[in-house]
Amino acid sequence: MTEEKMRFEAEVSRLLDIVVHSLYSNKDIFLRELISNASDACDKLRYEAISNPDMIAGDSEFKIRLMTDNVRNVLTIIDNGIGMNKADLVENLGTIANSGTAKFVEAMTQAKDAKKSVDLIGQFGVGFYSAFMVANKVEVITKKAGDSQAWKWTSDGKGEYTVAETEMDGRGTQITLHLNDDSKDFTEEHRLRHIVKTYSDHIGIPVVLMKGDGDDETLNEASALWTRPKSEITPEQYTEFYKHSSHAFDEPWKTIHYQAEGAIEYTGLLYIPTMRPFDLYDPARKGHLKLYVRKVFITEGADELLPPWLRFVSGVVDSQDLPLNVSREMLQDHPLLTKIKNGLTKKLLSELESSAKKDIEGYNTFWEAFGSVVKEGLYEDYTNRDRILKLARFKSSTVDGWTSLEDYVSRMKEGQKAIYYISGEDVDALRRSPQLEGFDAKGVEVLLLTDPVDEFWMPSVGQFDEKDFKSVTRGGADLNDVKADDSDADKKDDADDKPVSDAELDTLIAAIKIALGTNVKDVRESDRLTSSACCLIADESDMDLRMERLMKQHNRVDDVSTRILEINPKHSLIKKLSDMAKADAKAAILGDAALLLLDQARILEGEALPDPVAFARRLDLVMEKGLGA
Ligand SMILES: Nc1ncnc2c1ncn2[C@@H]1O[C@H](COP(=O)(O)OP(=O)(O)OP(=O)(O)O)[C@@H](O)[C@H]1O
Repeated sequence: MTEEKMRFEAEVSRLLDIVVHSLYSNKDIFLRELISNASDACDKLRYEAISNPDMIAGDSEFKIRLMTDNVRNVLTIIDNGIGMNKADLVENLGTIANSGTAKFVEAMTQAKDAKKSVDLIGQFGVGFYSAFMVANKVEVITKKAGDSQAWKWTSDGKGEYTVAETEMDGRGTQITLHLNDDSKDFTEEHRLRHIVKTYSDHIGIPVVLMKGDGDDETLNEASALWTRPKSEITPEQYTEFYKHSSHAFDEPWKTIHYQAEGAIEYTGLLYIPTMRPFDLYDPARKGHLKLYVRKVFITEGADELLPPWLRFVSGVVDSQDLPLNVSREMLQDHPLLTKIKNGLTKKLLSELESSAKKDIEGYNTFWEAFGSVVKEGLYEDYTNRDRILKLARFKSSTVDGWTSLEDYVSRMKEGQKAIYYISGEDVDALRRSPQLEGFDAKGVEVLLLTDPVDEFWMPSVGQFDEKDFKSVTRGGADLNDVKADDSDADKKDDADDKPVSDAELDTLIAAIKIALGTNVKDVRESDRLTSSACCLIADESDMDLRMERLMKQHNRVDDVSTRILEINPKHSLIKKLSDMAKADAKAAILGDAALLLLDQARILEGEALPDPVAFARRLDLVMEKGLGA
């Protein structure tokens, strides 16, 4: 028998080193991982056998068996699942295939201290390789369903493994663990019974403890968890199933277990996580919900099952009505599946709606994690747009935490016609935007949008409750129509606050326009500024200022439009400039001041200056004059 020696991929060696040397206190999880792999292998074969029943002929009862030998200190886990051929072995047990595990190695490399590493192992679970927590040698004997050749994989977890041809009755995988000195008690029956009950009770396949006397004992419930009555399932079992089926390590925020009856029948066991799955922002936008047909696993993460904006939902849907021989390809456009998808979406929407009312804090935390993904539904899921819009939460200029649009509307001022918003990269910077000053002064609330997805849905949604969304960086501010509260800052102007007269302002504006030329689209008096001298806005017909910039960053527009410069006639600098313009509209300093005002507005906007050298020169000049005066 020829034996081939191979080296683990560098990442695996690193992982094994961590696993073997960690003093992780909960070693029990190795069994959970191996049983979970065995159960996945049975699920895979069950699916293959739908179109090719010969694959399981003569051995159609799936089973996971545990065999112990407390003389040789050996524990063996045997399944009659799909098995592996040589290429599978090298691919699966020589590299890190699972992206969660890859992330784990990355996190471990960063976590230098031992305590952190231990916590991380507990959270992630490291799949097959966790066997090396308890074993100093692992042998895998496996035969792929339909093949005649079996293979043996052996390793002591120290950088190398061997693969050789071997003999095996039937198909499947046997994993033999030669237990290390600290782990000998994993041959004890009561220990195994306890571990299987704790971690693997929900597995739909029997986990059987083989006893010498032939009186074998099934250790788990062995019925798929979702098929059991809710009253018989403990919260711990629900959580364990979530972790198993979603490869997750957080606690689910919501567990929704229900039976849809009527025109279509299916069972849903849906989980909404508390933490974002690793791949939430992957371009593939793949989901995690598994589809079963009468307890047979069909596929995972199909778009046909849940819309991408709900891709963070995991769990299981088991249909009574779909044909068992439905292939993954046939799922597309299957009318029954479309109905299930609509049913699931409605169910999740109503769960979210009720949580948003009853558990405000929990809902806000959910929104913090998943809001940016849910908002994708605003432009992709026209049917549910209004419900999603009501579920959406926003940061705003006048309230702390999150607010809904309904609450925003209830706080709108007399005369306020639109729902105002401003978009940018972070809430704090947005709060300081000059464009907000006039709104703040009148107590008018402005939504602060910071998710890139906002640039997509905002233009396509346009309205809520018949009120237009309007950017405060665009067009006229319409603040004159809004009635100020008594308490608001917009009281009668005192002497100092008196604006420049209209005629004087016109002269100044004309002088600035000449100085700025085509650098601006227009120069206007502002009613949105109170303390800043100037700001930039976009024309009514142009895109929102910040959205346009974001789109430019993402190469979605070639160039940004020319802006409008607004000046604040109550500002002392503008008053001084106006006096100057009145005396000599052609004074050279006016031209420099106009260009400085424009650059200042650009800086406030977070935009790059087209000519920083000229800016510095002008600033020097003006400062020198100021200091000399
Ligand atoms: N008992 C088994 N039968 C068939 N294939 C197996 C078995 N155990 C492991 N494998 C194969 O080896 C791969 C790697 O297993 P491993 O446990 O490391 O990762 P995983 O199962 O993909 O992820 P995780 O364990 O984190 O859920 C599996 O994806 C599977 O293809």
